[in-house]
Amino acid sequence: MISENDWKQEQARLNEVTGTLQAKIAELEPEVSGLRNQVTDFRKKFWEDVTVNTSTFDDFEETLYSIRQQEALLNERERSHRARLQRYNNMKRMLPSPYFGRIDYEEKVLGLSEQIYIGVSSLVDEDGLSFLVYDWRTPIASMYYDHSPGPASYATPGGQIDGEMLLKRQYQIRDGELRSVFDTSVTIGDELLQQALGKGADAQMKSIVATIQKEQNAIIRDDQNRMLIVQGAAGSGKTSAALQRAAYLLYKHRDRLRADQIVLFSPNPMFNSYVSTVLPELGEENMQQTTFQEYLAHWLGSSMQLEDPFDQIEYVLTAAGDGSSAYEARLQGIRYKASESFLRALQHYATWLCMKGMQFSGIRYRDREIISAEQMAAQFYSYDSSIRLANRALLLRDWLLEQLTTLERAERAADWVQDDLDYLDVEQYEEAHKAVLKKYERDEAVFDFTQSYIDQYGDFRGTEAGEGNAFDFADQEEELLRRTIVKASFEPLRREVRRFKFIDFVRLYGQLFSKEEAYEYAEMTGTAEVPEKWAEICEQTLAKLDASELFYEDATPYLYLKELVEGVRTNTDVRHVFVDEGQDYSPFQYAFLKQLFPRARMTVLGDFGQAIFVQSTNLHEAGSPLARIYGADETRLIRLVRSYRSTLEIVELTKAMLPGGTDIVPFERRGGKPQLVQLGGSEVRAGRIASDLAELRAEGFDSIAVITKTAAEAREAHAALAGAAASDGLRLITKETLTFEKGVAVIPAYLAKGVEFDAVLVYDASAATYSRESERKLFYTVCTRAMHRLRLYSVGDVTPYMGELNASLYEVSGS
Ligand SMILES: Nc1ncnc2c1ncn2[C@@H]1O[C@H](COP(=O)(O)OP(=O)(O)OP(=O)(O)O)[C@@H](O)[C@H]1O
Repeated sequence: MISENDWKQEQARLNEVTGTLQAKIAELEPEVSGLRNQVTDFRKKFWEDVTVNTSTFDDFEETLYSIRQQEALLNERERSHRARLQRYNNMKRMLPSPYFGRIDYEEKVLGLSEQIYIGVSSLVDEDGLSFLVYDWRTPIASMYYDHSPGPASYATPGGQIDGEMLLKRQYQIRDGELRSVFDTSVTIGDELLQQALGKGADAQMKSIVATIQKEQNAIIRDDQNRMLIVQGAAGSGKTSAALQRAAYLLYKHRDRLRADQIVLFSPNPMFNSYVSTVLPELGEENMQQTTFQEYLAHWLGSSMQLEDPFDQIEYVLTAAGDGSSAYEARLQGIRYKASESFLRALQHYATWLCMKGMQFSGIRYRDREIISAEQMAAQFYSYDSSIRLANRALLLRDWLLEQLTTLERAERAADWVQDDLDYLDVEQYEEAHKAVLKKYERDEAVFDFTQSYIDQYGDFRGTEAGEGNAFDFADQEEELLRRTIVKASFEPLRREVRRFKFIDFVRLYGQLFSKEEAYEYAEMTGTAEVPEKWAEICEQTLAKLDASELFYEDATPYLYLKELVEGVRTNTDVRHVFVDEGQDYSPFQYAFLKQLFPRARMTVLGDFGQAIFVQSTNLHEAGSPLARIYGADETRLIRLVRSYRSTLEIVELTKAMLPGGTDIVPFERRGGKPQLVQLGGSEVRAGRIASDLAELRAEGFDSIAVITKTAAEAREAHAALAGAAASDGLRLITKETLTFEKGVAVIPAYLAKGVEFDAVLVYDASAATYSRESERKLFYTVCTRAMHRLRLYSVGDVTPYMGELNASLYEVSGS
């Protein structure tokens, strides 16, 4: 705590800042609401100021110009309105707690010293000359996170500034009131952090700007590397750092980076909701948030039924016990299809396809095939052998469109067209009549007619029968109507051709698995290295494809192959891709992401200790595929070893479960030891958990998770607990759950990734449920979700991950 005199001075300063904020808010208030009305008004009147006239080409151009002008004006006003609104909102957000830190800094060269107050946003004084509060993202504020009092420097665009930090102070200000002030000599006083971490879990993640740690600050401000990899222990603040990093980038590059140019890939939709409030809390718009699955489903469309990663892992976990060859084959398949070696195999396959093997679907029209797959293949392989696969596909597409045009012309004379003509209604005839009349009425109108005809029907060339012949209204009308009818019937075919539907991707991908002999596979892909159970993998993959379904592990390679053939679909607008839970993505998926976002930098955050999927990638080992993506020169790896989420006792237990876990450093926050409850039988489990839930609630914990191994077990647990009168606020979380809420959640392990709870009850920690080495990390992930309390229930032998630990790390009780 500080002296009474200092306190008074701080109080006075807080009053001054609050006064300035209030004055500025009051000043902006009418302007902001005025602006808002203006824009709505303007939108309403948009069309009043635009003259719409499309009768001639010039009129049309003028109309277009006038619309564009209106739009530009509106955009400009909206931009300026948005900027002012943001300033206004920032100040309102600052009012209850204008700043959280201060450093007194004396610059070496000029010898000037300044008091630098740091908050979520900057505030300048009335004359606009000096900063009352510095935004936490300003270069000077970085010293608050990186240094303790003493020599301190910071980087600016103009070079490094050196000097001396004379004081470092932290504040707790609530509702405009100074609650506490600490002077600190360490990097960041642990008091604030202690308080922040001691609180209960929230339904939404919170911003950590007041207590960012030095190593987290390095992640937040790294702006040099194309690839930033963060390997951090459970609860070390990876997600938090990622979100503050997004806010930092948006601030630093505010003139050229928009929030929608940052994409966050998260583990599941519920996680999206959990983290969605952090950026708005920091005064920034949210970045784009998605899951890889959502992305795949979007590009694959509805043609294939796509398995999701949760069904995949549910299978891996539940079928593990059967020890069947099919299970082993599936696992081998998952690993292989996730590998860089399969990626290279597909690249080779694309070259091979330039010589033979392409798979096409014939085009059918009115129950007959009008262009056959063989014709397409003949055309495709008639192109010069040097032309790449994707370019050939384009050439073939254009060729097919031409063929359709020819076929369409011929079709106009068909009998069915005459039948359709007979059933047209009067209006359609009248319209055709008018169009023909107009064509001949005015010479200059010919151009417009042609133009509008082209706009409407696409291919008028003035060379059709009737053109230049004796004028005959009836003929002309009929001709026009015939064209219209046939054109409409060909349109779906054209659309399909434009979308490359003439390529049979299912067979094309399936072909890779159709040759069970390794040498045939080697011919197509250039590699003879296939997993041991290759024949079974082939069988499984083809069976799925036959049912128009895709295993999750096939989805990315399938899409990748599609892109090799159709040409790569890239998103050049996105500048930053964040991948959370990065250990869950395969090397193949990373290569795909790189290709998808060619102009983006990547930030991958993960923990290999929580690698629960078969296809996981080790983020930090030497020679990690991740480091190869952009090369060592453009890659930086940061490790986080301090764990903030859980109490010291929980971290001590969980780190001991993990090979290599000794590096993990707990934050010094105490709670009770984890408890292992040895149940007399599984029939007493629900009753015991129900009474523990009641006890934990009485202690004030209102975010509790009962975590099961699988979704099937979660359903069972949910039913059992509801029956044991523990149903009050009990929520079953499934992969479809979109929001994260307080209360008691029954949740399968893999859906609890990334989130946290005041208390975690491990529904079944018996050896019967968790004993395979491959599931150790899953168990670790489950236990590390707990902030304050961890209880584990076991019938019979406890899981070896616990049994092998020093018994002093937990307490044992009976049921
Ligand atoms: N510097 C910090 N100040 C305050 N709280 C922090 C800090 N760093 C982390 N935390 C808190 O620690 C908890 C864990 O953080 P976060 O979820 O970001 O970790 P993580 O590394 O992504 O965890 P996991 O990999 O286990 O999902 C959160 O409650 C977060 O608010």
